[in-house]
Amino acid sequence: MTNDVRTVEWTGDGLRLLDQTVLPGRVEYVVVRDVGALVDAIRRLVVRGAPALGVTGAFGVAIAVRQAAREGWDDAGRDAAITRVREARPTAVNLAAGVDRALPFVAKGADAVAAEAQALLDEDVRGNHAIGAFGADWILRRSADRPLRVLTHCNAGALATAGWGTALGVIREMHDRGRVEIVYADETRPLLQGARLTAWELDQAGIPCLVQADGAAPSTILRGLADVAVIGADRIAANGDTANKIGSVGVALACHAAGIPLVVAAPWSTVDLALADGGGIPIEERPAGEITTWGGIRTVPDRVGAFNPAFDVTPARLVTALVTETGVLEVSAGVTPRQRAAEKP
Ligand SMILES: CSC[C@H]1O[C@H](OP(=O)(O)O)[C@H](O)[C@@H]1O
Repeated sequence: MTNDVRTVEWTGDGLRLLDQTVLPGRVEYVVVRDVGALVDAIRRLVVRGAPALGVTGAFGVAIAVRQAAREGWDDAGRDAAITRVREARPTAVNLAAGVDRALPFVAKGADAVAAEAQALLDEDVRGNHAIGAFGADWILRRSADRPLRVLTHCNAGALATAGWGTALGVIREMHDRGRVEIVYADETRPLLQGARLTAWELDQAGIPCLVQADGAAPSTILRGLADVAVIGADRIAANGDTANKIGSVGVALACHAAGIPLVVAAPWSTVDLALADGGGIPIEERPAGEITTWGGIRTVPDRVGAFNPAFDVTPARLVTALVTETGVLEVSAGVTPRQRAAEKP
């Protein structure tokens, strides 16, 4: 089902979003037709994942253009609404890039903007299949000739993209080639993108999966229970430093210590060549309540606060391979996005 689930779909006058906050228990969609509802959906992670946010941002410009016409906004009001979409979440560069890609079409009207957003959506799906093939080729060329044990963190699947997925796109391709024994999916606190979303996608696709506590990941790796880790990304700097869901750097450190590859799967739209290194990547800090409550019950003493960074940055020296839609960069061996920038579509 998730091979063709549509995370984001344009209805002609709004955006139909698969509501990821209620998965895996319920498959429900919401349709947003105004900027306020769209920004809320982005911030609540109804729609989430860097490439999916890029597509959503582009369609968000079409929503702003339609709402401006409907409500009689002037250009300044329309542009302010577009900025609200662009800035709804800070870390995934794709969101701003998706908005920026749609901006030149504003003068031609909402339909032209939506057509460009649809082109971005279609490119993302094609790119994810290419990432899957390049990533599976690279991993299988370097591995024993048997099904492999793969570890992944958070959700970088069809639900985080326009379809097929990036990290899960690699895993789907490996599975299609008969080369996945098991996938260890980190549950990924606090919002459980791994337990709720990755496990759902893999279950739907018939790919064997075990959910584990985030804290188990380094031990699983150091005990030799995983052959490779494959994760997504939200923003990659020119030197290959990579921002991804909080907990990713622990996976990377364990991979390095255990001598197994850490593979980052991401389209070039996630690469921010304007950033020399990861020091400039904005890290989203989310509400403390995501940490201090569980199912509506407070799990932390009333007087105690919480620290809730949603992302961390893995140094380039720990990124064995960055798999893009144009090929594989062996980053820790010194091949950086800056060096291969000419490949960026
Ligand atoms: C294919 S990008 C997926 C990427 O986005 C996730 O963040 P969030 O769920 O907060 O949008 C996570 O970092 C994934 O690796």
